Amino acid sequence: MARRQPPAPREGRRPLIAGNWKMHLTHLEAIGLVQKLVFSLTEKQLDVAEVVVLPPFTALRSVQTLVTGDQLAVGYGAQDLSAQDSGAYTGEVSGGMLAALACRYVVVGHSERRALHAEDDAVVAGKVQAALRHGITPILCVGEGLDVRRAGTHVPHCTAQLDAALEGLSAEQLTAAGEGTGVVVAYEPVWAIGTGEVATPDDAQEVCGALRSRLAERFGAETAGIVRILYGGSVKAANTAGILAGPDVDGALVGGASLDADEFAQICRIAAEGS
Ligand SMILES: O=C[C@H](O)COP(=O)(O)O
Repeated sequence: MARRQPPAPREGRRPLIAGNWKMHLTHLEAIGLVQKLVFSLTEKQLDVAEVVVLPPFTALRSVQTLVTGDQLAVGYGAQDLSAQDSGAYTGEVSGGMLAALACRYVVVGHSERRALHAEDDAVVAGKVQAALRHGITPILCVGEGLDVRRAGTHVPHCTAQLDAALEGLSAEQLTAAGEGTGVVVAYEPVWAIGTGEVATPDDAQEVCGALRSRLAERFGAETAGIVRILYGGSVKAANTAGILAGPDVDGALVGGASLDADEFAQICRIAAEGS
């Protein structure tokens, strides 16, 4: 499938829909899902919206073989990486290993990693830098828990996570690594992940807008205008149009709904066509 130059919506930011499969699907099931997804979408839809799948490590080689062999117009990446490049780190996977599989993206700082694997801001920052060292675009997740949301401090909470994760980076690193944008940011309110409780479009826009403003303060308006900011948390076809209507919401990081090819394809269609 030929790739054309993407159009320039939202000040040049191409919509990105990334499906985080979490710990689901074998490598064989992964192939079936990617095939069904791609053949449910038109070439034009796949040009307008960037569609990415994020399978478990064990399915990456199979997805790579399928995508490159059939020249499918979807990207793929991993759900985590080590902050280290090699060594005695049992169970870890390095950025170099992911780069060898031509991964374009890697999720960093997902709330499930922060909560279940005690990843603090320093670890997350190390992983962002490891991804960039290997030419892989980190999808940096930030987001508040229910207690923070109820206290009304979600904006400073998320901007502080952003600041910590991007510590020491230059504006060029945010926009120039790998293919396309250097860093993607994903706002994922923890209370909306896997709960069916989606943030309202205004909730999503409020925090995505604040994150972009913070990027502008730290790295300049031009850089902030290039970085894509996604929303994640119970995104489904039924709520996609509303969520993506926010001017600072450039796409979605989709969990559960990305495991259903028809549902995920519909989310991608809405991102590509706006309805
Ligand atoms: O990475 C994806 C998010 O955790 C959202 O998951 P969800 O769509 O199942 O709520």
